[in-house]
Amino acid sequence: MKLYKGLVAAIVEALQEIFVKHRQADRIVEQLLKSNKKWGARDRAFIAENTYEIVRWWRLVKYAAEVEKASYSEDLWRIAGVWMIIKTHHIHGENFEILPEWPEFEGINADSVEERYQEGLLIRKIAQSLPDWLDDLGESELGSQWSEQLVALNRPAPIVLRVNTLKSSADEVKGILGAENLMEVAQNSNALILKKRQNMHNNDAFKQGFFEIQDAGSQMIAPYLDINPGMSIIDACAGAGGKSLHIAALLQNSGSVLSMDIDDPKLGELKKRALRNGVTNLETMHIESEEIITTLSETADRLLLDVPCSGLGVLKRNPDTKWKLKPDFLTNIRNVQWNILSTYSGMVKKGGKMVYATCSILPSESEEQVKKFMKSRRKDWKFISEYRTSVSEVGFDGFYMALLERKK
Ligand SMILES: C[S@@+](CC[C@H](N)C(=O)[O-])C[C@H]1O[C@@H](n2cnc3c(N)ncnc32)[C@H](O)[C@@H]1O
Repeated sequence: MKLYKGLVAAIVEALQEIFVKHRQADRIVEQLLKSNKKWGARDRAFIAENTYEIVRWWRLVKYAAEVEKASYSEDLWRIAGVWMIIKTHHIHGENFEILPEWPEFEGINADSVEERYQEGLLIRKIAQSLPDWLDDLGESELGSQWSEQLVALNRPAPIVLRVNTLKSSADEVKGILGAENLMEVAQNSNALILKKRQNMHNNDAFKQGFFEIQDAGSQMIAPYLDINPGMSIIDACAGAGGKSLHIAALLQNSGSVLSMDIDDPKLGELKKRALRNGVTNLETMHIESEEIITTLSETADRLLLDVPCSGLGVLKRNPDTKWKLKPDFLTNIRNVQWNILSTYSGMVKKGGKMVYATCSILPSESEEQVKKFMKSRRKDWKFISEYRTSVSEVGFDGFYMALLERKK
């Protein structure tokens, strides 16, 4: 593999932004790729993939590089160099690479890198690259399942498309993108996995709203609401609306979708997406205070609570979450989830249904919140079912969903 210094320099720059300035990895990579028009598709893929993989394997690479704190540019060059040595072995089981003799890589000894790498693989929190506290938490909540889940969560996520049935069909999308480039997800013919990673945002069919980019696990949540045409549906934590758009498509533009969130700019993004998707039955509402929730008491046939969470189910996609997440955030977010579940549930009509969903693998954010709700509201609510997507299945992030019915 021939290394180009300008491309490795770009990776080092990205690492600096992510780990020294604590910026969000996806935003940094996007900005960086826009900054140099001369990079071709392969250069861009090299920068993006290697940055994400170093972030994913940060602790292991630091261990192999014998770097304690990566604060300076020379530490980051060392980390990038060590990653280049171990990556083909780590990902494909091939031989360790030899580095070019650049001054930035001076002092990196391939034999000691290999030795430290093998040593690191013997300790789970180093081998799977995660902070001590998170490894302890995963073990305490998931026990023997934790190791297996970690392995799956450290695999890169493929790109999954959701065919927008308001504008197109799976056959049409396959015809446009080439059926040979796509793989259907079992039991959902409208979920198509791209066999080869590529940026779909500039694709004409995407711009025309024929499909959205949405993980296959996430695509299971809107149908879990048990939707019938003509229903009034509230998506109370709608964000930029991945699931609201799916709900609108399942309603075939009948009934109504009210998409709410405390973050107004996200709702602005949702409006643009709704336009592109040909959605005509959706309105947005910014939650400025909880009084709004009371005014909507008993108005929804269906309510989706896709609550804010740790994001530990989507580590494949956002590996920097491992380094950004803090124990205090988790304590706080569980309280927010509980408040949303206990207060917002009042918007469901008697006889209506609600889905509580998280993109977390932790029971404390998911099953346990629902159990606690059912314990205090058994008189008014009936538990119908719950489901977890499996992170080891190709195309699926780790989602939890529970369906509850408000008694008449
Ligand atoms: C998991 S994200 C939602 C993702 C979105 N449903 C989708 O499919 O793209 C959680 C959302 O909850 C919002 N949120 C946080 N606290 C909230 C609150 N108290 N009430 C309503 N929404 C809230 C966040 O702004 C965020 O957009």
